[in-house]
Amino acid sequence: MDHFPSPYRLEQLISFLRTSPRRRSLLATGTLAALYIVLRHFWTRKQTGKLVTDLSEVGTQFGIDPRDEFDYIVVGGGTSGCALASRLSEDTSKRVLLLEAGGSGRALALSRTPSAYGGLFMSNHCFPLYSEPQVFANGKKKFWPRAKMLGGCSSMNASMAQYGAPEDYDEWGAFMKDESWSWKNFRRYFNKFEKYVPDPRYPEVDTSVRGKHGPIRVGYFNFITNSAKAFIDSCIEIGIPFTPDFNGPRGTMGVMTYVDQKRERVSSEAAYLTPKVLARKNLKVAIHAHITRVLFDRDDGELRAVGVEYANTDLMLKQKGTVYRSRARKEVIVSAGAIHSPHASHPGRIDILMLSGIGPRAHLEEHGIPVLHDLPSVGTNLVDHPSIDLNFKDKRNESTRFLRPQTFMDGCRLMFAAVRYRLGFSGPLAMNLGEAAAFVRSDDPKLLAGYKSVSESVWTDSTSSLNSPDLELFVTNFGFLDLGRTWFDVHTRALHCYLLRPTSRGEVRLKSNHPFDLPTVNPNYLKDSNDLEKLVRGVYICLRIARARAFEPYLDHDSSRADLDQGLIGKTHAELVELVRERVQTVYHPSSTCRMAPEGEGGVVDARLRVYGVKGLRVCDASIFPWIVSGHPAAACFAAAEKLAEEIKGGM
Ligand SMILES: Cc1cc2nc3c(=O)[nH]c(=O)nc-3n(C[C@H](O)[C@H](O)[C@H](O)COP(=O)(O)OP(=O)(O)OC[C@H]3O[C@@H](n4cnc5c(N)ncnc54)[C@H](O)[C@@H]3O)c2cc1C
Repeated sequence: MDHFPSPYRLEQLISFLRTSPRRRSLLATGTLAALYIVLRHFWTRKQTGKLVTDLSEVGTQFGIDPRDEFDYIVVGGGTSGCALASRLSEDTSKRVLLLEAGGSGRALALSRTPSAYGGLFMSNHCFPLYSEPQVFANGKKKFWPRAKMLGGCSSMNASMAQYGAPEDYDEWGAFMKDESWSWKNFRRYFNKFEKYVPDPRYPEVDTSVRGKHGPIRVGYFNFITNSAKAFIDSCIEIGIPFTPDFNGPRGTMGVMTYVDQKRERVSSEAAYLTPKVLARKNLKVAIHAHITRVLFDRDDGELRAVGVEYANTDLMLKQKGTVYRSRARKEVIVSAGAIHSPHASHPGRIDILMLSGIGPRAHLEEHGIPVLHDLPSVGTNLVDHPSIDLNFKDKRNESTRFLRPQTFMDGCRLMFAAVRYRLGFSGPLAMNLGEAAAFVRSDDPKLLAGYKSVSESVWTDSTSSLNSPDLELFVTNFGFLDLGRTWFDVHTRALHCYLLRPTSRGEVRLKSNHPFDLPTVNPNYLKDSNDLEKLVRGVYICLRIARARAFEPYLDHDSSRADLDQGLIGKTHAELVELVRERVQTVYHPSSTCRMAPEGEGGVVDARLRVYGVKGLRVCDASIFPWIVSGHPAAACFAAAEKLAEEIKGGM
């Protein structure tokens, strides 16, 4: 096991090397070599190669012949889309086209390096979304980054492989009256995508229930910070049991370090679009290909999806782009994520369901869009995991703050870490920035000892069972504000809590039918006062963890910094309520906007993910979740894609 803070020995090493001319020249040579290694790491572009068609180059040598017909067209090469296209094209008798609005995630060092994903948030590889002002959260707009690249959000996420509580899926199965979604059956697809890498530090894990041959490598971090270890010990101290495996049949409750991919990110693109898969003659993958709309025909009076229209948006913006059309003989499968599947995205005319004329009649008519099929629930039911960050002064000044260098020494530390990562794939760059977490219930009396609520506060159970959590608590080895866009100028450590089963619902809506308008996204954070109360309890539990003995050597509760949170301990319920309203933000897990549900109960797709009332059109991504999972959603996206691919191949 690796421990921080080796980069902090760097200062002593550098001072020592400066003490004689020979050592100084050694230092200079070492620095140049390190620089070379770091630059190579960041400049080497692992291209997916000419096997992928870049729409910017269509018309030159790699065009998609517009007369081409495909059996299946997958819209959106994200987490679910890459998995689907890869599995569907295993049947060599079927032609598959995968269209992705962004470029390759594998080509980006910021994506490949597990700790660097925050650097993508404000880049061209991200849709720069903001929520509507949050009426129940002090009227603030919230930043909502969504990935725009092959691999989708799996190319930019925190790599936390926790699959949700088994009972979450039992709830899906019961709701749909379809046992294929309940855990005892659906878990097969989690095993199918997973290649579990056993770790001698966790011999208790029952490997017989874990996947062995899937494309997604799942394992434990080889680098664990002191913050993570102190967090685990503090959780145990206040009564949260240690669990060796969040994804075993006993469920998710407890505390541990994350089961995760090792060292280098395993995105959906990296795992499912390997060079061997891309070499398949029956699979075509096009990047920088924005879907502008789904094309429909009438088949015996019924609406049928028959293809898609797409363009290279960058060229379209310069008004010299061509619009392409590809026909789907069998199906169009929309996998553009919980925001873009129901709606439209920026920058460019990206008309998926609503702008294609499928959605709530009154809303479409309001924007002058011809209604092809009135489906009131498209874009509704938006739900996200809301989160709160708490930042504390780091007593030992050994946080990983240098990942966003502010001083010359920080720069040296980053370079040292980059060299170490590059050479051995270890160290702080190989971690996901939040290596330990705890899953708990907000009604656990042990954890709420001493908690003083106010009489009007409400709490109703929104979990899928008494064995399922509604709060996740986790630690990061540095503090930040505003989703990491602002870092502190002192060493900090942070605790975070988020609500796993919120009951507030929002929506994705058209701002206008103008091709270059962003959609409006409104998660309605804290609309239901239950959500507010549960987050306040989460903050309270985090504060207890912060005061536990195991954290004592690491957190400075006597700091005088007004922008840090040592002063929260002892605050009243009303003060914590105000804190939650002020700080609540996304933890990047929107779902349920094309909900799988009976049509009369807010459904957009049925249990086979077919859009109600339209033939040849399915949706497969986080937008279909009937309820948000009480964990991390990427795994459910992989599993749903595996399931759908198998069913389509089996003729369902
Ligand atoms: C910063 C961050 C951290 C996260 N951390 C974790 C974590 O640790 N663990 C976890 O399990 N989950 C995590 N998540 C959430 C998880 O990654 C997502 O829920 C999941 O990846 C969503 O998958 P999807 O298939 O629904 O959509 P996405 O992966 O978002 O894929 C949608 C794809 O469609 C493309 N697209 C959109 N519109 C169009 C169009 N018009 N034409 C063509 N293509 C289009 C997009 O570019 C994108 O590639 C995180 C997410 C983020 C953003």
